Amino acid sequence: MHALSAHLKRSKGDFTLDIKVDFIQGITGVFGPSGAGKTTLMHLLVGLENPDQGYVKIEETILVDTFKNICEPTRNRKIGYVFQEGRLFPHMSVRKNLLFATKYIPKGQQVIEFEELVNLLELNNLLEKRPKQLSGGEKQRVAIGRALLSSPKLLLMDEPFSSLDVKLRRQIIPYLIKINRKFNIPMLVVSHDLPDLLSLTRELFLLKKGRVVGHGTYLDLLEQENMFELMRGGGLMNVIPFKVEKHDKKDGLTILSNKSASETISMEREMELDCCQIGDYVNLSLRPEDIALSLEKILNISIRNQLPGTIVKIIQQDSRNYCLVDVGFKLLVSITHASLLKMELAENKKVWCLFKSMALQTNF
Ligand SMILES: Nc1ncnc2c1ncn2[C@@H]1O[C@H](COP(=O)(O)OP(=O)(O)OP(=O)(O)O)[C@@H](O)[C@H]1O
Repeated sequence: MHALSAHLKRSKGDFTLDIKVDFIQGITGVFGPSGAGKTTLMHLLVGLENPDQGYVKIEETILVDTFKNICEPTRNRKIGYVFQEGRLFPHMSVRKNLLFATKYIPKGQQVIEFEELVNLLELNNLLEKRPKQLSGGEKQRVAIGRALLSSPKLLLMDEPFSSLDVKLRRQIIPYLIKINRKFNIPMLVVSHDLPDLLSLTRELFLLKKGRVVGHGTYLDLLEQENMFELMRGGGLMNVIPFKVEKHDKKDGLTILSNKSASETISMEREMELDCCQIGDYVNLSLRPEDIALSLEKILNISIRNQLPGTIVKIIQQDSRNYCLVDVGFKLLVSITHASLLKMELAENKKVWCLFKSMALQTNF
């Protein structure tokens, strides 16, 4: 059963949106450049705009069907919506902002209890504060909490990171993952920043000029040339799942493994992160520009990570060239045209991917 199933058409001036989306559980990203129709899609789903034609179904409940003249008002849709800038009521305390969301929920139908949510999002010390006394990340946490207290069947988030700096982004991401796992609420997250989205999910819808032009996992989409061009505009990134094996105190390194890779990987141990305990699984990001290719393993070099692999695809875009290398998992590597020619790189050629321990970054 699909968590969400929708096909919506809407024209505004020169812009026409014609989008079909359906997905099951988990977190799904919606990526597209400015003006692609991301916010319009969110508004149509939540009921802030009405389609010219189409339907919206959550599980088996029809919320909108223009052919049957069905159009449930926003408050009956059971869709939580977190706006770009949070949008809390400025004259109310955090507690009142949160409780406002429960207003339309009949007694006994509350899926998430107030206390449980406050603990999960660590809002205890903020309850009596007003929104203007909160940081950007705290406001965003309250906005997410308020959306969840409305007991939604689907949570929509429109650029939830856009007003947050890198540190605050890293704080919010684990909360979102925790919520998704604990309450099993499917989420649709919109962003024009690909690395942000990839830290939450690899399941993407790609939007362009009011249409879905791609749907699938990030790596599958990367292999399609027209998708690659679109995603490049949002910032390409490798996001790799690792298991934390051990901390090497003497060398200041954390040793990681990936079940498909032949070698362990070392990362500079930047901090005592909760998510970096031995046995934990972490997603780490690695910029395509921070990986070098070599035709053999290089001894006596300060670059610690050297992974053997095979080039599965070469992507040439304008003056930029990329190799997709299978090292057990797939790595996207940026390379100059001169190196491509000099090293005679081609699909199926064996190479080594080299990157420094410092190049691996924790997403959260
Ligand atoms: N009221 C309106 N009248 C006419 N055109 C509109 C109106 N509102 C939005 N548009 C157009 O609809 C298109 C989609 O806008 P939308 O805000 O959904 O895009 P977006 O992908 O969310 O962009 P961004 O990332 O910049 O927020 C844009 O081309 C915009 O100019």
